[in-house]
Amino acid sequence: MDQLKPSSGNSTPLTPLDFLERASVIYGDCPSIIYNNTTQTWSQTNQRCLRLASSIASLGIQSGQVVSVVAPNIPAMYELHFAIPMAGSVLNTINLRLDARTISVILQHSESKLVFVDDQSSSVVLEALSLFPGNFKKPDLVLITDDGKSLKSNFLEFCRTYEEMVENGDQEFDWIRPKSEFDPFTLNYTSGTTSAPKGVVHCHRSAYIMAIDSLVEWSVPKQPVYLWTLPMFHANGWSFTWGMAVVGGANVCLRKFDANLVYSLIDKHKITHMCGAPVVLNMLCNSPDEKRLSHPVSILAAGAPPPAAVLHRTESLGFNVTHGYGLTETGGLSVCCTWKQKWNKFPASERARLKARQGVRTNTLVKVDVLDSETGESVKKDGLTLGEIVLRGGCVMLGYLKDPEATSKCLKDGWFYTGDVGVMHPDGYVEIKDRSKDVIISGGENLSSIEVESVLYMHPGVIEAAVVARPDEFWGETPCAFVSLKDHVKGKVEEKEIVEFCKAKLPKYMVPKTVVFKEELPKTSTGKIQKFVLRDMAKAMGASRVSRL
Ligand SMILES: Nc1ncnc2c1ncn2[C@@H]1O[C@H](COP(=O)(O)OP(=O)(O)OP(=O)(O)O)[C@@H](O)[C@H]1O
Repeated sequence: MDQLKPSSGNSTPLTPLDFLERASVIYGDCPSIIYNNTTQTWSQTNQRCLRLASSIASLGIQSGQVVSVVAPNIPAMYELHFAIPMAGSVLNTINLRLDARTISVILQHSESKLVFVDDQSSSVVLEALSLFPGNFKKPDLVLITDDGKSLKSNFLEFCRTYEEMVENGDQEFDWIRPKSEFDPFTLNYTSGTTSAPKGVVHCHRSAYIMAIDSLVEWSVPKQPVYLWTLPMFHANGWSFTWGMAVVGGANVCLRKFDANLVYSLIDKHKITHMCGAPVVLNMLCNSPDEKRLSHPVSILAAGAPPPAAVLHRTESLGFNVTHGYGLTETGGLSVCCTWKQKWNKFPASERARLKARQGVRTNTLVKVDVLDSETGESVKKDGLTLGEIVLRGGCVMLGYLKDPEATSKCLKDGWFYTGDVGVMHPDGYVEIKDRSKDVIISGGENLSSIEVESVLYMHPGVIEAAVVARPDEFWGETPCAFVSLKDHVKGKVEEKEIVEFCKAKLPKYMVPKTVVFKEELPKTSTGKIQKFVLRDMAKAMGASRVSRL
């Protein structure tokens, strides 16, 4: 046995880039990308990616250097998920809704050498470059346009167009394989929901594991029709960018989420699968075009806690919801509320309550646990005792770029510390109760803002709700609810009604003591409610004086 060692025949580094050529063999004449009135096949996508990769490599960018993309979910964004790493570069997709200052910080921090820019983002990127210090070398720019036309005089800062790079490239290009499967593959900056964005680096191996694992967990069959409602810049579309090549799916691209458009694309292309943060589910449920689907659509919801009431409403429209949990640091879905057949016989509200739990580890995650913050021991499996959720497995990032301190803070003792506070249920399913920064401490009692929100979402007039701490002279903090209402009840539902509604469903100390109505709640570009903004608003109201709960 001891003589049997890895050899070149059995130890090629794992990389998701190998999925593409295989897809072109099996699904060569099947649709790979559908956008407006154009359709590409897997054979064309493979050729275009090879050409692009050869053009990128010919620019003299060294292996391991960063190449960025600022683009929505258009075909170029999809192709660059393969082409950039095939040229040996590290793929950095940038959230296109960021402001010029943040984009500038990201481009400088990553020392990006080349940026592919959608023409609708050209002014923000040019402004970002204008903020570079004089001595800092700026990256070259490539312009992406929907019509593939050549540069006009107002795009002088761009060295070439995307389509020129495809046309001038070599489709026989021998793409650059990683030397090790641990070589850096992607760089994604976190959403910045709780702090300044951090540069998460994943290797080829973790992206490979994540792509395959997510398909298995979500039971994605061969040749699905996948609608890109989840931004590809958000953790590389939770790795379904590469995953769709594994199963030869048709990637239906769209520039911007719009509920009406989504409903019409579902009908037109017979969409089978889509992903989104709970805000997407909420928009589908509150759209004027909301209707029962003519065929079932599987939707994977993750990124923020989906209130049970929203899950229930979405399923009643004919969507089949799977609930998963993950972080940019795990490249996508790492824990999933894996459904059991026996739960199907429960009433809908009970099914939604079970589904709102984050769940169990996916197959390639080695372990998930909830640890007591003081002792570091596993908490009781009672669904009540709070602790920090920790993960271990091959999908966990290599670390944060140029930030050893933040890396060692969350990667230690054989765990990745998520910063999420949760409980372990007796059946081994994990449930998030809050992000550690969002926990409200009222009279020394830890209070889960998510639990209060889930009750607010049950109110028939509520579209969105978020609960944060408001300082209180007596209790330290009390829950303060920010709520947006459906049009037909605006001005009719008052604070008292919301408070009474919560009183009937929550222990007294959890009932919001303040309710603020807002037209819309502030969100990050990935659709998460910005609780730090609401917390600042609650603080600015001054301390409440609730003497008795
Ligand atoms: N299913 C889910 N239920 C509850 N929360 C979730 C779920 N999925 C993801 N999250 C939340 O999203 C977080 C991961 O989000 P992401 O990596 O996009 O960046 P961010 O954490 O929002 O940004 P930042 O780290 O800068 O604050 C998790 O830590 C968790 O708090």
